[in-house]
Amino acid sequence: VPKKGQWNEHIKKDIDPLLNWEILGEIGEGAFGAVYKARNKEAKTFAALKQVEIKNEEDLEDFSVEINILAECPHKNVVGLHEAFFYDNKLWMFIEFCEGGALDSIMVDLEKPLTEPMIRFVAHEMCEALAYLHDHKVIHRDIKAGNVLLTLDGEVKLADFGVSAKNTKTLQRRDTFIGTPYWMAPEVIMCESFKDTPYDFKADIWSLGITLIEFAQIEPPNKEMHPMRVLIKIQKSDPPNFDRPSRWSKNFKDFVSKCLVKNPDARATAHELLQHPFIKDYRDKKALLDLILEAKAEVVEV
Ligand SMILES: COc1ccc(Nc2ncnc(-c3cccnc3Nc3cc(NC(=O)c4cccc(C(F)(F)F)c4)ccc3C)n2)cc1
Repeated sequence: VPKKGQWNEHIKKDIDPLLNWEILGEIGEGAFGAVYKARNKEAKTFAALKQVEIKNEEDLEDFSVEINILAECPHKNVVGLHEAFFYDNKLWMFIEFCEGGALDSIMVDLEKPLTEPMIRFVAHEMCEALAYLHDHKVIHRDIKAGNVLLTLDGEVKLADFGVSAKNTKTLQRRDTFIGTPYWMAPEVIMCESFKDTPYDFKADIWSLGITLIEFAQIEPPNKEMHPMRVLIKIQKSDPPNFDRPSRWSKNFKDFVSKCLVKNPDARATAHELLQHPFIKDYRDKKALLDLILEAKAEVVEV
């Protein structure tokens, strides 16, 4: 498929991936399409494997962007790329496996939201990831609990299962013309032109604020509403708030209010948020470790 010159140095060509990887089984009952758990035969490390049929140049272009982001932006709070292959007309992506799974599934499985200490730690780790990605001109565009993965030792890793998280300007998701609206910033809904301003990375900060409310209440605000109505509501209404504000600390509510500012220019950056008292120097992952063990135990019982 690819012409000689168009090659991506991060993708190994014409090598059979199953020489050094073995496929163990499917992840999440194919909720994400064809994604498998794989193990490296030598290193005994685990990976999440996504195989994608590459039909044409444009497909390869799209996935090369994703591979470039992962290969060129290694960070402790972003999922790591083990290896990528182009073999048998498929792109094979082996991503470091995060045993704990995604935070939305953990809250649904345990039928409970995160506590404030857990949210403080996860918010800190997500701001580190966003500060790094934004410094590298990468905009995530689909920040939500479902794209936050946990490892068994309580590490927080930002992922993007919506595919084609690109550092280009289009809000392109593989199967829909728009990502999930509940987490979407008002300016992203408002106008096409916003996407080409220097502030388009600020959309991730709004989504971070919505995601922290999601951590606190299991669901984002307006989840019960029809997606199209939500688009209108986000644009017209004041920023959303907690269902029961009295349950949360002043610092937590102030942090979220700095994310949920409708004017992107006035909205905080990830670097500014890292200095906020809610998360500054917060390193205590104890509460999160307990949650992961509880979630793992719960899965075993089932
Ligand atoms: C249902 O139970 C589980 C249990 C464990 C896991 N753990 C896990 N660990 C690592 N990856 C995955 C995963 C699950 C489903 C789909 N894809 C997954 N990882 C993955 C991510 C990507 N790409 C990104 O995450 C990505 C793409 C673009 C940008 C970015 C970012 F901006 F964050 F850097 C991230 C590519 C290929 C794969 C296989 N899943 C998931 C579900």
